[in-house]
Parts: sequence; structure tokens; C-alpha cells
Amino acid sequence: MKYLIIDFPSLTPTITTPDFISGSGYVKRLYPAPDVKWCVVQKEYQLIVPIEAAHLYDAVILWARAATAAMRAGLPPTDGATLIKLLRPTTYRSVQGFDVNMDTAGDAEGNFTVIGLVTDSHTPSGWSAAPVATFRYLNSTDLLPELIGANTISWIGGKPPAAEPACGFDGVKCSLPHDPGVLSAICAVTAAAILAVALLVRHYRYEQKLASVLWRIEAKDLTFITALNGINCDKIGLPQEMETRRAHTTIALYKGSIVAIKSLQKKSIDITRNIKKELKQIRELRHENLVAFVGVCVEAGSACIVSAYCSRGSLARVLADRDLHLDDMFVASLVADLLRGLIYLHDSTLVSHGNLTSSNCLVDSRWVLQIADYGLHTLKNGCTDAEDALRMERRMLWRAPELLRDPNPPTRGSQKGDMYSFGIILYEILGRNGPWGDTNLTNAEIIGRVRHPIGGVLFRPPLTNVKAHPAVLEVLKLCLSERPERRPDVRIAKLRLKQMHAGMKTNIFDNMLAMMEKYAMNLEVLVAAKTEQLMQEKRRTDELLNRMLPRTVAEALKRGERFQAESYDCVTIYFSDIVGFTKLAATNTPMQIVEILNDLYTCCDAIISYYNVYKVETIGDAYMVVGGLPERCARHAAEVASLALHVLDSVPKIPMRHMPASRLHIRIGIHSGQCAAGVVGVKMPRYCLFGDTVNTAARMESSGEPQKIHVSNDTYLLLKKHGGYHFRERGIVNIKGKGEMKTWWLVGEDHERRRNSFSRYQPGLDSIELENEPWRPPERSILNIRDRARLSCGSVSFGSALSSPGPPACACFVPPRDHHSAPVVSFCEE
Ligand SMILES: Nc1nc2c(ncn2[C@@H]2O[C@H](COP(=O)(O)OP(=O)(O)OP(=O)(O)O)[C@@H](O)[C@H]2O)c(=O)[nH]1
Ligand SMILES: [Mg+2]
Repeated sequence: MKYLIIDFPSLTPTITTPDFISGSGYVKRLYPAPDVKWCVVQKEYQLIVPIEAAHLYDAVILWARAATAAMRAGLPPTDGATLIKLLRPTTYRSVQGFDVNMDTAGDAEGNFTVIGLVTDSHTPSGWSAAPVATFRYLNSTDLLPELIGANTISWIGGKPPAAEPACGFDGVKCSLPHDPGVLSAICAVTAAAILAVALLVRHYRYEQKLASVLWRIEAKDLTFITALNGINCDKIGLPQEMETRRAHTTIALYKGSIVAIKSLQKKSIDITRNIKKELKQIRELRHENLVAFVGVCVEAGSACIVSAYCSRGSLARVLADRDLHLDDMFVASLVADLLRGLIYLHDSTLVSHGNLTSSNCLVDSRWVLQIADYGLHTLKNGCTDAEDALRMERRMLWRAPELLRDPNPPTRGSQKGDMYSFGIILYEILGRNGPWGDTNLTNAEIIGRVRHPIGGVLFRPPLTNVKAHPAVLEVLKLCLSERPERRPDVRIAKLRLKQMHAGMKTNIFDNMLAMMEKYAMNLEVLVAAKTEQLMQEKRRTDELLNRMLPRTVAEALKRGERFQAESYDCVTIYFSDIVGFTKLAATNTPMQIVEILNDLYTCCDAIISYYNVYKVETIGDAYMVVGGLPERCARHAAEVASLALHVLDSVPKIPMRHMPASRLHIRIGIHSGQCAAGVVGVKMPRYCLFGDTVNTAARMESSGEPQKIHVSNDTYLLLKKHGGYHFRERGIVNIKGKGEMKTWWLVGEDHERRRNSFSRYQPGLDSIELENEPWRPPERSILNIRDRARLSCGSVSFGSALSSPGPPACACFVPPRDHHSAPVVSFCEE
């Protein structure tokens, strides 16, 4: 049997090497031979062979090469060890198409191809993977292959990735040393370095601040103001209020603000490091109750301290001003301010004041107390003021006994010493009689007694005449204690003095604001109440005016305008008159007549409020009403006719107080026609009607009969057109001044029709049973007549009358069944 071994690399599916092609030609030639066994044959030149076959091929070739070399060297080709020695290391071309490098240990490595992305216009993405470089062993002795064609690779980021991560593949390169000793040493050194740097920076900054001359004020920047009385405030920009007040100290203008100047009478001024420290320290202090330090002006051997100016002067001066009444609120506020300032000072780097006196407590324009002359002890030391001895002595009045006795007292004093000084100031505030009250002793004597009590009796300001709360007096006594440790701490003192300003704000300004707020609130309430009263008065006046004049007329007159008279084409005028009034007047007293008429008109007024009519006036016993003005209404005749029927029915039911058995009877006359209406005259203006229609209507009444409604033919025609009214013809009547006229008696109204009409607007009112009670006199002479405006076209008036609370003021409000068992509705066509 013959074997044909064809070995191909698996990575190369299409074998195209020359060896293979020649081999395949050979295979082709062998093909007909029946005794040749095939491995795999695909189509022409397209053979897929297992990788093992390719390796086997290479192995056989290598073996053959070694065997040939052995035979040439005269060595036995059958000795495996010899062949291996001859074989390694070597480079050979594999049947797979690439060179293979075999090292001395026999490890064979082929060449590697780098596949990279290359632009490819044939693919949808525009990219495809293709061999871009190769790894090759250039020499058989090379340990690693060389990259050939690396420059053709397009790397992400422009360069190949690092061969190894920065900390190595397992992070070893970055790990800390594990030795705890080394570790703590590193930490300590680092901390020390940081600390040293921080200290250096701090020191540097401190030195910078010390060296900086932010506190320095140039003399040229200070404009001294010698006397306020003579200066023009506007010129130097001072507030006007300053003009009337003296400064009490040297003041100057610095950068647009007024400052107080305190000169230091020193022989020489040397700004030492200690003074610089003090200046830096004092510049950093800022509190509402400390006078703000502005700076120091050092010029030609002299120096002055510049600080904010407090316009109301020292506390000593404020207390000495007898014209100034200091109430509890002021006192509490001043004490609270002083304590707040002192707390801040005691908590600050200054620790204590050392020279707390009432002349070192200043009051600003807002009545806020501010502590002055704190700190700068080194700078102030050694002053040679001519007045120094006296001033020094006066200062001692506030000084604590232990400090007085001390031959070398601390320049900055002590906190307990400050509390003693506070006690003396509190005494000054409460007593308003100086730091030691009313005494004949000189300052030196007082100081001497405080320093050395005579006979062991302590010398203190007399508290007998001091009027204050017991708790306040207690604090005062404690502050003046001989033993410093008995004196309260400033915070404790503040706590105990809290009740001085119980219920008040601690600051005068806030207190004043609170008072003003309260006052403003009260004022608001007062104004609201007065406004309400005014509105009520206005409503009453308007109501009265509206009763006397039509609303439109009243409005025009209120605005001060003239009301233009208006002409109306057709209105209906109603006149009524009491039958036998002359006789009635003769048999009753005038007051009884007034009563009768008042009852009658009140009833009529109440009735007309249900109709869209306007009451023009009453003349004696005559009552005049018009329908169709001042607001035009097409139903004027019907409104007046219904009103007449209503009145005619109600009047006989009005009982006469003096003649219970008698009844009133009236005549009613109605006529329709043209008329004019307007206000005539200026005084007591009245809305009057003019025209013949008025006369005719009056004639209709006078020519009528008791308890009858006399209607002219014009009104009759209008009512007939409207429908629903019942008439009886009177015939031709001779009317005085008019001649013969055809007239009618209005006898009734088709109330069912009206009732139905009303039900259209007020469903359910059909069922309301209206009582026809006898009339009672009203409780008030003027009834609250319903607002006629509600009777404007289309509105329903009766519903509101029914729903009004309380009993009806007048029973004749209730329409009787025969005329108005249904509520009245105005149906205006306009
Ligand atoms: N109106 C007003 N008076 C001031 C101001 N500063 C100081 N004074 C007053 O000027 C006067 C002199 O003040 P200083 O030189 O501080 O003397 P002193 O306060 O009496 O005493 P020492 O401060 O202890 O030296 C005192 O009556 C102060 O009350 C201020 O800003 N406004
Ligand atoms: Mg002072």
C-alpha cells in the first residue's frame, strides 16, 4: 500500500503555497492509481487538511534534514539523540506557509500576524480586519520575535498600549512597605513636614500682618474740626444735627466719616513689635458695643489714636444732663449694652479692659452704649500729659481696691477689677449723682479710704437713696465686694440683671420701633373703626338722599353736576287724597293729624316699594306717585294701576289711634301722558314733574269718588292693551279746566294672570299662604323701604320682602287676596 501525506496549516483554509500546488499536481497525477489512499480531497486546489497533518509534514521534513546532516557527518541517522542535537536550534519554513523558529529546548514558535482594522470601502462600516504586521524571529537565537510593519498599525490613541500597567500586573510596584516601623516613620516625617510648613505659613502670615501698616493713618487724611459751632456742616458733609451739639472731644473728618482723636502726649513714639501686636489685636476686635478702632496716626514724634465718633458723648455726660429724663427702658438698655460689650472684651484676646469708667463708655447717635479706650496699653504707656495726674486720679474712682493697693498693678487690669468698675458705673446710672454720690470728699480722699478702709469699715458709694429693683441692688452690692472672688462674672451679672429689661427689647432703638409699631397698629385699628363709622354715615346719608331724589339725580348732585331735565313720552301719574281731610283736621289736634298722615304715608310707602314706581311727593294729605320715570318702563300704567288697587284695599284697614271706630277713605285718580322731570332750584332741591298730565291726574283724583280709582281714558286704553284689569265705565265727566272727558273706574285686577306670571319667576310660591292681617302702626316712623333699584326690569321684588327677618313692619305689606295674593313682579319690556 502507498501512503500520501498531505499536511496543511489549519489557519489557512485555502492552500496556495507552491509546495502545495506542486504536491497537488502530483496528487492529481496519482489519482487514477487504485492503490493510493487519500486523506481529504476537496475541489480543485481547495483542500482542507487537519493541523496535525501539517505538523507531521513539518516533523518529517525536519527529521529528514537532521538525518541528512548526520549522514554527511558520518554519524548514525538512527540515533535519536544525535539527530536532536543536529536539529536544534533551527529555523524552517512550515508547510503552513510561515517560518517557524525552534530554540535549543525544542520549543517551536511560528510567526504571528497582527490583525488590525483597516479602511475598506467594500464593507458597510467602511472598516475590515486585515493583517497589518507580523512578529518574526529574525535569528534562530532570538528569544523574542521582532514586530515587522508596526508603523502601519493605526493605534487607538496614536501609540501602542503599555506593555505593563504602572503598578505591574499584580500591583506590587505600588504597594506600601509592610514594615510597621517604616510606615510609622514615613507618617511621622510627613506629619512633621506638614506641621512645619503650616507653622511656617502661619508665622509668615502673622509677620506679614505685623509688618503691614493697615492701622496707620496719614495725618494729611485727617481734617481736624476744631469747634462744631462755627463750622458749616454742609461744607464738610456733617449731619445737620451736629451743628447744635458740641463734640466734647477732638474730632476730625477721615474718609468722609467723623472720627474722634485721642492724642498721646509721648516724648518719642517707637512702634515696637509689642505695639504692632497690640495694634493687630485691637484691629481684629469688632462689636456693636465697642467703639470701632480706626487706626493710629504717628507723625513727627507724636501719635494719636483714631476711633469712631459717638455723637452723644460719654455716659458721664449723658447722666449729668439733668434735662434728659432716662426712663427704665433707657437705663436697662444702657446697662445691657455695657454688659454685652464687656462680655465680648472678656472673651477676646484682650481679656479685660483695665480702665472702665463712665467717660470711657460712649453713647452713639442711636443711643447705643459703646465701650471706648480698650487695649493698646503699651502704646499708651508713658504718656506725659500735663493733666495726667488729675486724670489719673479721677480714673482711680472706678478702680477696684485690690488694684489700688497693688504697687505694680497689671496695665490691663483684671476681669474682677472690671466688674468693680461696672458696679460704680451701675451706681452712677441708677443714682445719676456721680460715681460716689453726693459727697464732700475729694477724689484723693475717696481713693485713700477705698485703699485703706478706716477702722476696717469698707468705703463704698451710699446705696440708701438708690431706687432700683432689689435684684439690681443685690448685683450692685456684689460687684462692689471687697473680695474679687465674690464679685459676679460678667455673664452672671447679665443674667441677674435680666429683669431690668423684662418684656422690653434690649436696645433702645428696637424698643422705640416696637413702641411705634404698637402705636401704628393701634392707629390702624382706630382708622379702620373711624372709616367704618364714616362709611356708615355715608350709607345713611346716601339712603336719605336716595329717598328724597332718584338715584341718578342724587349721584349727579353728589358729584356737583347739574341734573338735566328730561322729557318722557308717556308716564302714568297717580294722585290720592283723603276724603274729608278738612273736617278731620278741624276735629283733631295738629299732632294727631301728623300721626294719622304718618301712618297713612308709611303704609303707602311700604306698598309702593313693591312696584316699579317713583314717589314724587306728598302735599298735605295728597300723595303723588309716577310710573315710567326716572327709569323708563313700558308697564308704567299697569304698575300704577296695581299699586292703586293695593293702596285702596289697604288704607281702610289702617286704624286711627284716636278714633278707633273711624276709618280712612281715599280718592285715587290716574292719568297717563307726556311729561318732563327735573330738579329745580338750588336750595332743598326737589325732583318735580311738569306738564299737563300732572294737572289732569290731579283733576282725576279731585273729580273722583271715595274709595274709587278714577282713571282717564288714556290710562284705560293703555291698561286695556296690557290686559288683566277690570273697569266700569263712568261716562263723560266734566273735568274742571279740561272740559268733558270720558273716564273709567278701575275696579279690579285679573290676579290669576299675575299669579301665573309671577310663578314663572318664583316656582313654588303658589303654595305660600299670605295672611290678610289687620294693619298695625309701624314701630318707627320711617320704614326701611326696599331699594327701588331691585325693582328694575325683570327683577322680582316680593321674594326678598318675604324672606326679610322679623315680623313685617306693616301688615298692609301683604297683598290682599282679592288683588295681590301673588307677589308683585315688575315685567318691564325695556
Ligand atoms: N462726644 C464724644 N466724646 C468723646 C468721644 N471719645 C472721647 N470723648 C470724650 O472726650 C473726653 C476725653 O476723652 P479721653 O481722652 O479718652 O479721656 P477720658 O476718657 O476722660 O480718660 P481716659 O480714657 O481714661 O484717658 C472724655 O470726656 C470722653 O468722654 C467721642 O467719640 N464722642
Ligand atoms: Mg477715654
